[in-house]
Parts: sequence; C-alpha cells; structure tokens
Amino acid sequence: MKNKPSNIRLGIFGFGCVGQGLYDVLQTIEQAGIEVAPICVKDKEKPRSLPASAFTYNPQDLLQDESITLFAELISDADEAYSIVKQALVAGKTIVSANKKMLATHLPELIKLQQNYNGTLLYEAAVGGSIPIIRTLESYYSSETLQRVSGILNGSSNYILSKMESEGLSYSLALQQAQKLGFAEADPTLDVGGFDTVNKLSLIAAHAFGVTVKPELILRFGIDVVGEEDLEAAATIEARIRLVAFAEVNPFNELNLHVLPTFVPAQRELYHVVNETNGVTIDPVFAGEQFIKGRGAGSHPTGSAVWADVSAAISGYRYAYRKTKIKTIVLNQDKKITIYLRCPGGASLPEAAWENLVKIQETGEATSFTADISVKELQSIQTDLAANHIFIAQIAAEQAVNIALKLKQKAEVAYS
Ligand SMILES: NC(=O)C1=CN([C@@H]2O[C@H](COP(=O)(O)OP(=O)(O)OC[C@H]3O[C@@H](n4cnc5c(N)ncnc54)[C@H](OP(=O)(O)O)[C@@H]3O)[C@@H](O)[C@H]2O)C=CC1
Ligand SMILES: N[C@@H](CC=O)C(=O)O
Repeated sequence: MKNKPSNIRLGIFGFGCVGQGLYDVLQTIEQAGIEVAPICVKDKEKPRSLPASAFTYNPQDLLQDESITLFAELISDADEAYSIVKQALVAGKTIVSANKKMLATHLPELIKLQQNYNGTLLYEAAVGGSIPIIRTLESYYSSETLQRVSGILNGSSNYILSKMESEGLSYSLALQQAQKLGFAEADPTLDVGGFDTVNKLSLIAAHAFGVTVKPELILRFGIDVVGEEDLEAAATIEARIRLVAFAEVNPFNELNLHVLPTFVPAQRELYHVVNETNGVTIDPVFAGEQFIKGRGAGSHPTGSAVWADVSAAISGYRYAYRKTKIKTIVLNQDKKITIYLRCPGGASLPEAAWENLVKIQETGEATSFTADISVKELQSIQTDLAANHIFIAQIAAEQAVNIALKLKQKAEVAYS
C-alpha cells in the first residue's frame, strides 16, 4: 500500500467496482492520513490491479485487528456483508456500507446495535450513488416535515431505458452494457425487477419519515418486461418511462410507498435524467420543492460517496435517526393510482377491482389499457401480472385520457 503519514487504519472489504473506486479516490487525497490495511476479497485466483500482498481472504484478519476501528464494507454478498457489519458494530467500531439490500433488510436491528454498542454505521453510497440524499434528509431535514420524496434511484434501469429510447438499443444489449460498465448488481434482477430501488426507498423512508418498512411490503414493479412499444406510446404524449420511487405522507400521517415504471412528462426534471444518472425530488412543507441529480452508479461516483462517509465518520458524524423516535407516521397502501397496462398477445388482465378500465390500443402483438386501482389491490395481483409478462406503469389521469386519444389517432393514420 502507498506510504502516507497515517494515523488511521482503514479496513476495506471488497475490491470490485466500488472498492476500487474508493481506493482510487484515497490515492488522490494526500492529506487524508489514512493507511489502507490489506483489503479483504473472496477470489484468490482473480487478476488484480494491486500486488497480492495488498489482499487478505479472511474477514477476521480485519475485524479482529485491534489497530483498525474504521471499516468500509463494499462487497456484493448481502449475507456476508450483514455478518461483517454486525460484528463491527457489536465491537463498537465504525463501518461504512454501500450494501442497500443488506441495510434495508436489517435496518431496525442495525439501528439498535448502534445504540447498544455505541458503534457507527453510515451508508450514503447505498442510495443514489454520488447524490448526498441520506445526509440531506437525516441532518438538514431532521426537524422539518417532508411531504414527499420521489425520484430515480437505479442507475442500471435508467441507463437501459435511456439507451432503448435514444439509440434504439434492445433491452438485452442495454442491460449487457450496464453490467459491463459496473452499474448493475451481481444479480441484475435486483436492478431491473425494481428490488434495488425498493431497498433504497425503504432507507429513504427511515430518514425522511422515521418509518422503517420491510422492503417486501412496498409495491414494486420493474422494467424487466418493458418494450419499445411502451416507450413509443409514452413519446406520443411527450413523456418518458422512468423507474420512479415514490414516498408521500397524506394529511392523516399515512405514508404511501411504491416503486413503479412511470410516465414522466417533459415538464418534470426527471424527464431529463438520463443514463446512469439518478435524480431525487424532496418536498418539504416550508422550504418548497428541491431537486438533486448526480451519478447514481459507477466506480468513482460511488467511491466518492463512500469517502464522504469515511471522512464524516472520522469527524465523529453519526446518524441520529431523529424522526424514527417521533413515530407518528404509519404505512397505508389504500391510495388509488392510474396505470397503463400492456398485455402481450394471448394474455388477459387478471380479475381485480379495476375502475375506469379503458382499452387504448389493440395490435396483433398486444392489447393496452389504462385503469384505476388501489396500491394494495395491485400488490395482490402482482404475481399474476408478472407470470403473464404484463408491463405496467403509473400514468397521471390526464395523461391516460391523452394517450388514448393519441394512440387512436395514430391507428387511424396507419389504416388510412
Ligand atoms: N456498482 C455500483 O455502481 C454500486 C454498487 N453499490 C453496492 O456496493 C457493493 C459492491 O458492489 P460492486 O463493487 O459493484 O460489486 P463487484 O461485484 O464489482 O465487487 C464485489 C466485491 O465483493 C467481494 N466479495 C464478494 N463476496 C465476498 C465475500 N464473501 N467475502 C469477501 N469479499 C467478497 C468480491 O471479491 P472478489 O474480487 O474476490 O470477487 C469483489 O471484490 C454492493 O453492495 C452494491 O450493491 C452501491 C452503489 C453503487
Ligand atoms: N446497481 C445499482 C448500483 C448503485 O446503487 C444501480 O444500478 O443503481
């Protein structure tokens, strides 16, 4: 490891896209006073950009080293990440993690461990890549009521949708590119199925609204069955399809959460968020709407967020989880939304409490509809919709009227 005047030894787990990104950032920060201990990885045979002496293969070499009190957990295995983070916190140490799956799954326990053992856990890189969203919600907005937080939180899905739209790439080619560029998870189903966004949304809910929600309770649809025809349908009403995470509190302190492909109109900032960029809108009661965008995935942007946490931790920063102590907000998924559905040839809509169901297009390959339905009801038919490869996306009521009209006009021109 590079020799620097050091007073802090940093234990890093993982030297993939993010681990390498952090390492590169550290090389440029001469005055950081950080010495990197041998980095813990898994595969002894993998070619590396550093000599073999820079690595260890046993997490205990770092966790039991008394000279290390600060760790960065950047591995792709959520179960192993959980055991590393837990052991560090029980030892009262400080650990930074980028593993949103692990964090969202275990957040209530991880909050308790920090309280009980006086350890510190920070995880800015886990949500929105380089965007400082967790610290903004946690610290800046710790005392102001937020009405809504929504946005694009998955770089891979956004990259795929953007490339399909702008370059006409096929879904599978765009996904391959997202994987090659290091944006996608080891299992890309987490990205395109909306699971990664759900995990991030549940972390946002804890810091923005003080509610820790199990990821599996959040309505989730991904972009895995999106087709060119859906993007073209969106274009007819000057909209783009984006995978949007949404959290909103109503006047009765009820929180509605969902992750859905969404028709985003050209007037919204999110329409202009392309490739792996993420964008988040915060809606505080008094400050008024704010929008932050930045690289949501990738080696250096994410490495930068990890470094921001490492340096904040060195200065003694920790999350207070102030809003979780107030606990006035409860999850309620009764809200009605309007959706667009495309059923591929032969598939029919599952039985459900559809309202205002309108057929908006019928071709040899597919039939499309718009309809109103409650979030809870949509959750109950999720398995049926997925089994039939039915693509769904949220659409505003006025867009639903407009799209029916535009698709009808398009069909008339085609037949004339
Ligand atoms: N890629 C991105 O843009 C972003 C990723 N993240 C998160 O950061 C984390 C790392 O992602 P990323 O760098 O992309 O993943 P990579 O697949 O590129 O790298 C994963 C690293 O974890 C190591 N690893 C896996 N399992 C173990 C284990 N059991 N013990 C020790 N090391 C292990 C691998 O070791 P080896 O090298 O030996 O294979 C590898 O170095 C994930 O939680 C991801 O969700 C968060 C934000 C953005
Ligand atoms: N796979 C994730 C990586 C960052 O969180 C993404 O694509 O956003």
